[in-house]
Amino acid sequence: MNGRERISVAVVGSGYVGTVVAACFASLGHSVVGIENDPAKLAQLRAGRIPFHEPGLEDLLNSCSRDGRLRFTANYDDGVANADVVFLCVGTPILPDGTVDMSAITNAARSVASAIRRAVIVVSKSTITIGGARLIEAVIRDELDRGDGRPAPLGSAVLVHNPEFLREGSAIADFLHPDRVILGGDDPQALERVSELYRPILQQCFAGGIPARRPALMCVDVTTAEMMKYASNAFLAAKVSFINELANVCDLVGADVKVLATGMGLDRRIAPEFLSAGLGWGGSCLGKDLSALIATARDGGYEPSLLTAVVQVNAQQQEVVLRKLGMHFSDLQGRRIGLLGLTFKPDTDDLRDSPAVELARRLLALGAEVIAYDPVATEAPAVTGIAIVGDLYQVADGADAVVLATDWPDFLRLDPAKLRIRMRGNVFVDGRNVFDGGAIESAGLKYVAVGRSAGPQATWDSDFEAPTFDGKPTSRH
Ligand SMILES: NC(=O)C1=CN([C@@H]2O[C@H](COP(=O)(O)OP(=O)(O)OC[C@H]3O[C@@H](n4cnc5c(N)ncnc54)[C@H](O)[C@@H]3O)[C@@H](O)[C@H]2O)C=CC1
Ligand SMILES: O=C(O)[C@H]1O[C@H](OP(=O)(O)OP(=O)(O)OC[C@H]2O[C@@H](n3ccc(=O)[nH]c3=O)[C@H](O)[C@@H]2O)[C@H](O)[C@@H](O)[C@@H]1O
Repeated sequence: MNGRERISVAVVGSGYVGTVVAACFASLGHSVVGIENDPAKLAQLRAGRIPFHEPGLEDLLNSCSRDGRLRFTANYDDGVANADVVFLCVGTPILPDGTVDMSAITNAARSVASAIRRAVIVVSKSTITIGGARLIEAVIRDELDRGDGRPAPLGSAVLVHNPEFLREGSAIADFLHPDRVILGGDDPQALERVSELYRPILQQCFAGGIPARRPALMCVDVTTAEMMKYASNAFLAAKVSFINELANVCDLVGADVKVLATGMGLDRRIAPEFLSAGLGWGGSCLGKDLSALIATARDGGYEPSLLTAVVQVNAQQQEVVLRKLGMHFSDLQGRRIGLLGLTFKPDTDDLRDSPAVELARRLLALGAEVIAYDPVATEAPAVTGIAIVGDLYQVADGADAVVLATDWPDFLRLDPAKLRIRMRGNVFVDGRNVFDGGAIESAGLKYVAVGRSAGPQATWDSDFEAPTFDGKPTSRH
């Protein structure tokens, strides 16, 4: 590791984040133990297999394991005994009231504390509620103070909050080449020690960005670090909701939102990323983190109207595809709809809060038959009634319409003529605006995109009734 110090790291939780954190720190030369309490996941990791889909991660894990820098255990005493730094990477889902369920992370913190025998830095990497770091710190302190039956001297722990900004599908590159590393805490030595772990990352000059620049390191107070994560995800969601709202206006006036976004993105103050209109944002975090931020604001008596609008616009966006299908079919009862993609975005198997799955739910609630293909998610999600097929073109068999719901690169290579020949109808809805409409239409299909109508469309029908999650119609009048 180029003369740098090898630091002993434990990573609690081997999911989408924890496994990446563990493998990436090991790849930087640190000595890493992953602690995972799900026996099935643990067995897979020990056998060198990743229990989910993340490009490049299995190879990285296996090369680090072969070099003796990475191993996995379920045993906290084994994992924490020699660790200098322990990362908490367990889930922090949302409770029915919109607040954050901190039980998994406080349980994990308690287990870590019970195994501490030396001076350790505990780093919360999970996304936590505002005030969560102080809560975790208190749990650890309580457990260390109890000390029941453990041999003296007991260890000590300092807490640092280090929010993670990686995306699924590009997690390794995002972790190793971040724009910034945020450390929250008030112990300068602990902050310095954790930044030492990141040293190889912070010292590189990533040429992928123009101009090439080093990742920034910001050491801030713990509450600002917690807010940094929520604010970033809320802003990304807002950017997508903003372009989706404009897409709907583009449809009304006959403008092309893709061209619009390109032009807007050329302004460096706006930037081109997260301006792709379509079915809307999903995934395990944007919605959950917005919900937590909204709950936090309301808890203090502030009504965050912009944040709630971001959520509302997104919820409405799945209706847009239903509205577009409604222009071609008087109703969807008995219609056969082929769905391309189920995951919330490409290069992941994650179906959590997937707009594609939500669209399928709504189609089923309207009486349509849904036949879906996804390159990675090959098992039916928790939605009864979706038929999953193993070949892309099979979704077209007898279909009245085909809808692209996830922008997997594989779909860009599809031959529209092969779809058309197998279909009963001829409607192709590009729910992610990835195709050149001309190529689709030349195969005899009717190309329908989001915010790219060639000419003004009918006005927005505010009486449109779309089914909700449970299939009951919602009316917004
Ligand atoms: N998924 C993502 O792309 C990102 C997620 N985050 C945040 O990171 C955190 C983790 O998210 P994911 O990795 O997606 O969750 P996940 O559900 O994929 O992984 C969590 C893992 O922790 C394990 N676990 C739970 N309690 C445990 C315990 N006491 N001891 C040992 N293992 C335990 C679970 O079995 C599971 O394997 C969340 O707070 C999330 O908001 C942050 C940035 C990106
Ligand atoms: O906290 C998290 O979990 C992570 O959440 C997002 O990452 P991720 O959920 O993996 O996916 P994104 O690439 O952000 O996409 C989110 C959703 O927005 C949609 N999207 C994205 C960009 C866009 O222009 N248009 C659009 O509809 C995607 O299809 C997807 O459904 C953030 O980008 C990460 O920085 C953050 O760490």
